[in-house]
Amino acid sequence: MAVFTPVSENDAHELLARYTLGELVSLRGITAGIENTNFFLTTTHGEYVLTIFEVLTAQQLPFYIELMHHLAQHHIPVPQPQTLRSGERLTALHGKPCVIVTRLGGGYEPAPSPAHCALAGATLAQAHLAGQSFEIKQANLRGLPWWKRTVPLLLPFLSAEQSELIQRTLADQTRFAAGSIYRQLPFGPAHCDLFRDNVLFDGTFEMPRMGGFIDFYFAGQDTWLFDVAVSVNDWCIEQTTGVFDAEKLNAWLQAYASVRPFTEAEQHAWPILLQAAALRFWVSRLYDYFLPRPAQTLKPHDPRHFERILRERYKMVAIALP
Ligand SMILES: Nc1ncnc2c1ncn2[C@@H]1O[C@H](COP(=O)(O)OP(=O)(O)O)[C@@H](O)[C@H]1O
Ligand SMILES: N[C@@H](CCOP(=O)(O)O)C(=O)O
Repeated sequence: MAVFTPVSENDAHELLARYTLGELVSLRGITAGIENTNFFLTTTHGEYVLTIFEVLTAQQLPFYIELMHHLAQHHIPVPQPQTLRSGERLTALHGKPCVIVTRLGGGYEPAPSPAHCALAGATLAQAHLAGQSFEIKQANLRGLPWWKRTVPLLLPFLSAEQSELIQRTLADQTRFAAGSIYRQLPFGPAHCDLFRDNVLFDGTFEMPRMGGFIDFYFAGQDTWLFDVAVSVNDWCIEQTTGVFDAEKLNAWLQAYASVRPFTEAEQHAWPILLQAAALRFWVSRLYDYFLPRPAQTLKPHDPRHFERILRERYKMVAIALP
């Protein structure tokens, strides 16, 4: 259950009066998700999603909201934030920042085929290219500085073996981020959480069509290859072992490269960025598991999944991009 902030019909009427989106027809809480409070909002003009931000601040939010707006303007399938009568796209409800975005069609695919992987890969490459002209800068708030701050808080909860692995990986990432290959990697706005539950598909399982990308609230400036690594670590694996499924991985990476070919520096960086992407979610899942937010009502995701993936990625030293 992810409705942390209740919204009454009166609240919704009052909120809609700030927009030109017609009259309220219905408002329904969305149970998926762990970060924000989300509602499906139907008005006489159409279908929208109302998101109330529980953690992110009004200072951090313009990056995400304007990035979605920018990508939508460049025909990338993402929710379009709606503009208030005041000209802004961010407002507040019960003292918390909120936004209304268009509701995308389709649903997420828990067991994606190579065709789903190819659609996701090609669309991510298009989003990266379209993001190049986006002017607001904000770092990935779950990047290396956050890992460095967070890992020491987790050590008391870890076994000796886990401590060794997490500290070794952090040291490897710190060294890599200070080196010349890292500086040559193309970067820009990146989604940074493009798991399969953040991509919606239309069509049939056999002939899927891209519905769009959602949940941009972990996005930030990062290397594009980190974004690819985060994605394939979720989309293209054997779920129980974390081992890559070669067919899905090829489909994903080929489709991405057909839009935005990988560079030589990216070839060199690929194994270590796969480790970075695994570390990122091992750390956040450990943090949510051992140090949960007071308001969080959901069962945290299993941290061991990303520990397994990280161990697997350390075995893959000679893996090539297309
Ligand atoms: N713009 C949208 N269009 C359609 N469905 C959406 C949209 N935004 C969110 N959803 C639905 O709401 C669910 C939770 O949203 P999400 O952004 O992942 O929440 P959280 O940030 O709390 O994890 C998604 O799984 C999806 O079903
Ligand atoms: N993808 C992350 C969790 C991020 O939460 P979300 O519900 O906002 O997508 C993970 O699997 O650890």
